[in-house]
Amino acid sequence: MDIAAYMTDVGQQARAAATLIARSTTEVRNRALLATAEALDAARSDLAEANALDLAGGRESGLDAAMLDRLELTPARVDAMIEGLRQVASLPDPIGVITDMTYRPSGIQVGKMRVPLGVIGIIYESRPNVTVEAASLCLKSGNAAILRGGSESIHSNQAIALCLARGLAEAGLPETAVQVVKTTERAAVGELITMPDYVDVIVPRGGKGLIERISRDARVPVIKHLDGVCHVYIDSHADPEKALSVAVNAKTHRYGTCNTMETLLVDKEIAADMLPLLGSAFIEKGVELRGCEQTREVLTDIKAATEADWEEEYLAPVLAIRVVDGLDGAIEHINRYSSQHTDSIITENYTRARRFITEVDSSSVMVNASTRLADGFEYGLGAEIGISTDKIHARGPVGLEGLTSQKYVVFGDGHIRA
Ligand SMILES: NC(=O)C1=CN([C@@H]2O[C@H](COP(=O)(O)OP(=O)(O)OC[C@H]3O[C@@H](n4cnc5c(N)ncnc54)[C@H](OP(=O)(O)O)[C@@H]3O)[C@@H](O)[C@H]2O)C=CC1
Ligand SMILES: N[C@@H](CCC(=O)OP(=O)(O)O)C(=O)O
Repeated sequence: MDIAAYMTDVGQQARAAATLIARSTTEVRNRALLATAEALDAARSDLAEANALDLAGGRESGLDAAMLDRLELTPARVDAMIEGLRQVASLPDPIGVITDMTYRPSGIQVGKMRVPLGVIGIIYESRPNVTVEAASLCLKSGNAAILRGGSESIHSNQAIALCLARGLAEAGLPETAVQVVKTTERAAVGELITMPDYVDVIVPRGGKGLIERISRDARVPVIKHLDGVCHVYIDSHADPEKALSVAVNAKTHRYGTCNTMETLLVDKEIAADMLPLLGSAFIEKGVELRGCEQTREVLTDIKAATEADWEEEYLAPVLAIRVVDGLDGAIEHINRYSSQHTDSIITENYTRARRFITEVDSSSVMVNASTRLADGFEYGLGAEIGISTDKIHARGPVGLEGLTSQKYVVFGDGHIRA
């Protein structure tokens, strides 16, 4: 395959489709979403077959349990994709909404109209349900999408692409409004991120290697969705029961997600009391613990953490634990090692909670809540493209609004500038 020619074709088709999608009505876009839901429901056995191929390939190439879990399309996950499409269809359409209208002294009225971004290129991990979520949010927000999922999920993604094409066709929209890249060659990523004529924004969801390449090579604006080195800090004013339950959930609810806690920080004032409780809870769940020197004075059997552990996103049943010198120590550690994704404090002390949320510079800062809750659905956005670790344009879980921009609209009646 001539990758450059293929991607140019994909880009040109997406640009042409973006114009049609942007001016389609809410009803037509919702019809496409609901028809895609029906197409997925009808294609369950094809999806299962395609996914079995991917899973077999994944096992052969030695994917770990967390990666295989992401890759798998169980019947329940297909149900969730269908339900997700219906939910996105039921969300209010952000496009065309005019806000902030004001009369200016000159007599003109000035306001802002919400508009699509255009063509959105998304590069993401081998998690096929993301194909549906990303497509549905792009479509609902009037954008065309070029989707490049992880290579391990190619068969599942192509099976999903057929359902998306059916849904779009049923609503009379161009099938090229959502294109799932047909090749796993990384050269296609290189093309996608250097086509400013055809692509308006790139959303890379992934780890450090992906981001390094995007930061080096992209010639299209980027909204980064990076790794999650997320922290829970247990303050000396924490309720021990809440602390235990939040810490266990943040680590063990799902190991492979970007909002999973990777480092637990414990205030030195309560370390002797809390660490044994935490230690037994994690060991019972099969989590390998790596601790700082002070942690190992209490949990004597665990491995020593090294400097590299504070920067590590394990995506696995491994947890680093560090005893810190109160809130100052916690904030210092987090602002040094966190990937600015999601960090949480457990405390009953209002003043400390306020300081934590003010001074920790991450896309979500939480009080007495599990980092696993950093999620578009949980935040009420309906779904999410991912969690932006960028500060410009969109930060944190990105839903419909993050895929739009605003333009000024001005109403005059023959007004001229004096
Ligand atoms: N903030 C967020 O919303 C999210 C963040 N993540 C993060 O993603 C990571 C885990 O996913 P994982 O699958 O390991 O991520 P990877 O970064 O390995 O892969 C993600 C995607 O990027 C592609 N890719 C990776 N490196 C390159 C490169 N150098 N050039 C071109 N394409 C590349 C992969 O393609 P290929 O298949 O060819 O490897 C895949 O499509 C974790 O760090 C996790 O936190 C995950 C989901 C959401
Ligand atoms: N929103 C997700 C987390 C973000 C995400 O997609 O993470 P990942 O499993 O790394 O692809 C969730 O809470 O399941």
